[in-house]
This record gives sequence, C-alpha cells and structure tokens, in this order.
Amino acid sequence: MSNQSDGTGRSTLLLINPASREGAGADLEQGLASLRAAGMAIEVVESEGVEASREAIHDRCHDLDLVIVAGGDGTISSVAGTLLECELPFAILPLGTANDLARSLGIEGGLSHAFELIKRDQRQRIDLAEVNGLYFFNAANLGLGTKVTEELESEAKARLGVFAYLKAVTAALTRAEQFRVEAEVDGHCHRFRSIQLAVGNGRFYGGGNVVDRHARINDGKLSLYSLRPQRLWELLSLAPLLRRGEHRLARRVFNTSGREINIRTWPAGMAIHADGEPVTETPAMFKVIPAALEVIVAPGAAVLQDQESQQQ
Ligand SMILES: Nc1ncnc2c1ncn2[C@@H]1O[C@H](COP(=O)(O)OP(=O)(O)OP(=O)(O)O)[C@@H](O)[C@H]1O
Repeated sequence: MSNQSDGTGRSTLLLINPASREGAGADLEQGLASLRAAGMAIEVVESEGVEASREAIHDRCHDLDLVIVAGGDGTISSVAGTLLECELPFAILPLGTANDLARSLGIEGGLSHAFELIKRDQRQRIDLAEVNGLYFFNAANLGLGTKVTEELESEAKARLGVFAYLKAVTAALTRAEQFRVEAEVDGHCHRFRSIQLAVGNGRFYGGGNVVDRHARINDGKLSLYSLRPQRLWELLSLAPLLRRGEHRLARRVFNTSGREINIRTWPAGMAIHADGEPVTETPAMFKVIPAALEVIVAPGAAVLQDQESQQQ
C-alpha cells in the first residue's frame, strides 16, 4: 500500500528502472528528501520489468495522484498505457540514455533541476502516439534507423562508445535498402520510394535529433518524413538538416503531417522501432491521441506549443 501523509489517502509512486542507463547508480536520496519536506508522500518501487511496472501502477490506481518515472524513454513508454487507463499524471526523472521525452518537455539540466520541477508542479497535457495499438511518445521509424540500432546492438556499445556508433552507422549505410511505401495520411494517399521513414509525435528522437522543427508534443498531430533513395554523399550532406529537423528544406525528403497515418511497404513485414525499441512491423497504423496525458513540464518551455496557438 502507498504511504499516506495527509489523510487524503492519495500519494506519489516513484518508479525506478535500474536497467536504464543511470538507473542503478543514481543518488535520489537528497531529491526525495526535498520532495518529502515539501509535503509529498512518496513510495519508491524499483521495477523488475515492464509487467511489474504496469502492475505497480495499476494496483495503486485509485490511491495515487502522481507517478514519477525514473528511467529513460523506454521505461516511460512501457507504462504509457497504464497511465492513460488510470488517468494518472506523471513526472520524469531522466535517467536514460536518450531522454528525448524529457527534452521535448524542456526537462534538461540534471536531476536536481528535475526534482525542482516536480516541486513546482506545472502540468500540461501532451499527445500520445500509437502504432498498431502500441503507445510511444517520441518517434517510430523503419528502414535505415532500425538497421543502425540493430548494428549497434551487435557492437559492444558500452566498450566502444562513439566508435561503435560510427561503425554501426557505416555498416547500416552499406545495407541501406530501398523500399516502396504507400502512406495514407488523413485520407490522402502518397506513394514513394524510401530508405528511411519516421513518424514523430514529440519534438526529439534518437538522442536529440529533431523530428521536425515545427513539431511539438502537444500540437495534436504526427509528423512524417521519408528519405528518398540517394547516394551516400547526399545522405551525409543531409545529416545536419536531419539533426535540426530542417529537412523540409531538402528536396530528397518527403514531409507531411496528420492525425492518422497508414503505412504499407513493399516488401511487407519491415521492422518498426518506437522510442528505441523494436515494437511491430509493417503494415502499420499510426494515430495520435491528442492531450492524452498530463505531465509535469518546465515552466515556459519553448519546446511546447502554447495554449493560444493550439486553438488556432
Ligand atoms: N518499466 C520497465 N521496467 C524495467 N525494465 C524496463 C522497463 N521498461 C523498459 N525496460 C527495459 O530497460 C531497458 C532500459 O530502459 P530505458 O529504455 O528506459 O533506458 P535507456 O535505454 O538507458 O534510455 P533511453 O530509452 O532514453 O535511450 C529497456 O531497453 C528495456 O529493456
């Protein structure tokens, strides 16, 4: 049962994933003490796996008024459905490798800043994305991006660091195969050839790459980009634009956005990774659930769309 401090019977669950990059070694004691000193009743649970995390939240559904997820993007996505079902707001202690959702919410600047934000408790509703019924926050991709991840897995990334990454990218580029795509975006059909296709909900993915420089995690839509088949040097020259989300400026990129995107590929059965994890394969049905979840954000974060422009 959860801790109860104020007689309301509601409290906060702090869920830590020790498997996230900084999850095992993080020193949360001081931050926790400051939250408790501010009057929060917090129960700490170390996750033993995805199912255990979901159960931990589900079992306390009616006793909680906030879940703090301490982990990376994979951890947060793993409990998105449960948070949605329980209609629970959440906060993030970014302990992962990429931490792209935290970035999309303006939560940067280390753990002590993240604890400060929880104390300030400024909340905002954000969109959640779905691919074939599975939730994600940041981006899903198929093609080249998934090959890089696969190559990386097979390299000793902790041992080789940035060299492993470069080696993985080079290996993936040499394997970059083109595929045909039919994308139905809010009823409009587009057909093209691609080597890499991404559908983003948030602003950042893959460790700080920008999905589209206009994308916000509370804009009620998904952004799609696809790289047309091109030579290696062309692809390399695109890299800085891709990093900043400015690929609308490039001719060799197809861009669009919408609320519902159906993707068919030839060949079929292509692997789809979402928020860094392999989750499903084509054909794929993407949807956005606007304003699905409430989350603690950095006040005035420029990465979030303000309420006024959302109503336009
Ligand atoms: N709720 C969970 N509890 C325990 N383990 C989880 C949970 N969710 C995911 N995992 C496992 O833990 C691994 C690491 O978690 P996570 O993805 O959050 O951290 P990361 O990879 O370091 O960060 P990021 O996803 O931000 O790059 C995942 O790849 C997955 O295998």
